[in-house]
Amino acid sequence: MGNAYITSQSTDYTGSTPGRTRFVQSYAKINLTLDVLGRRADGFHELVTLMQTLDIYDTICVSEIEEPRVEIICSRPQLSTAENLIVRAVQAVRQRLSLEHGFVIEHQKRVPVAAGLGGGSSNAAAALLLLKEGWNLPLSMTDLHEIAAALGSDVPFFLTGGLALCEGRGERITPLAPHWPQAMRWLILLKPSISVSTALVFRNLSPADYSDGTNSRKVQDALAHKSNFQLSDLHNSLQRGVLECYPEVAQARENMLQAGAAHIFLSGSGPTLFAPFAQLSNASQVHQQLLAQGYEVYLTRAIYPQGTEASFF
Ligand SMILES: C[C@@](CO)(OP(=O)(O)O)[C@H](O)COP(=O)(O)OP(=O)(O)OC[C@H]1O[C@@H](n2ccc(N)nc2=O)[C@H](O)[C@@H]1O
Ligand SMILES: Nc1ncnc2c1ncn2[C@@H]1O[C@H](COP(=O)(O)OP(=O)(O)O)[C@@H](O)[C@H]1O
Repeated sequence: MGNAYITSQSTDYTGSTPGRTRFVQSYAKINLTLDVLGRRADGFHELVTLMQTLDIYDTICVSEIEEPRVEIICSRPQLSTAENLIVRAVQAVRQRLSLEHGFVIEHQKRVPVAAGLGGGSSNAAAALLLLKEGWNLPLSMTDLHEIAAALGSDVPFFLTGGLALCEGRGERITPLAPHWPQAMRWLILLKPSISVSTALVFRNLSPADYSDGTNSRKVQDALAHKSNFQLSDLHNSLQRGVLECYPEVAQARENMLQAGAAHIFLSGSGPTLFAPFAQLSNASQVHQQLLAQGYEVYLTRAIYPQGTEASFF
């Protein structure tokens, strides 16, 4: 299946209603490259972006109940609401299939929120896959894709995860072979302690930030042919504006450079920055230094939720 590892058990939730319970892991992503081609008539921006899932994940547990309602308990209480994208995904499925029974969701949040790591989008996609497979619901992948795209531009990517080229609003997905450069075997992620609005970051773009997509396609080609991969080819059209508008992000970038990271990039609309490393020893030193400075930092790697392993070059 896609961006998810599902496990199951029978349970008696709250001791009253026996029903099925399923767990799923929901992975974060980075944008290796992100080219903004221009603004569309519908207000969204046309993108070409290479996305990759990472070994940082939330755990979601869904239990069926007889009552016709959807309830969520999140480890971050501010996400225990009907606005949580998991609830919105589950409600979309209930409405589409006219399901009478409901669900109780437990959501252990680990992926940083509003970080450019796609946490909420990943949660929504994982919930859709979990319902389809765990409850054998009559939903095709085309149905799931349609529901996913209505929930958010990034959600369709997470139905397959791994490495993919995403175009249009982000919802046109081309999964790519899991080829990965040795130079990026390890990744350091630093999440500055500010929130960034994706909509505002797009609004602050200037036409000079637009590109024709060449950066993403060049990297896609290098990965496909396992050749000519240059870290300096990674590019994010949103980075200039974020570094200019948010001094905390620019400062964090400086501190990552000082700590020994040679290449640093913004993921999505930020504020998370990532730095690739070939060797764990180097990544680990930088990780420790940034932790000592009080930053929220993660040492992680690319992951393929379908269980495949990358072939490194
Ligand atoms: C920037 C990216 C890059 O992967 O990720 P994040 O930084 O959010 O993780 C995505 O395009 C975000 O996808 P997602 O978070 O699903 O965005 P949506 O909910 O669809 O849109 C939020 C807002 O971002 C702007 N937006 C989003 C996507 C797009 N192609 N053009 C846009 O202009 C719009 O202003 C929209 O109202
Ligand atoms: N399940 C969820 N996880 C994270 N954020 C969520 C979720 N559901 C709704 N949101 C809202 O979506 C917004 C974007 O969060 P997130 O998906 O983490 O952003 P990003 O894609 O930038 O990493 C947040 O402001 C948050 O309130």
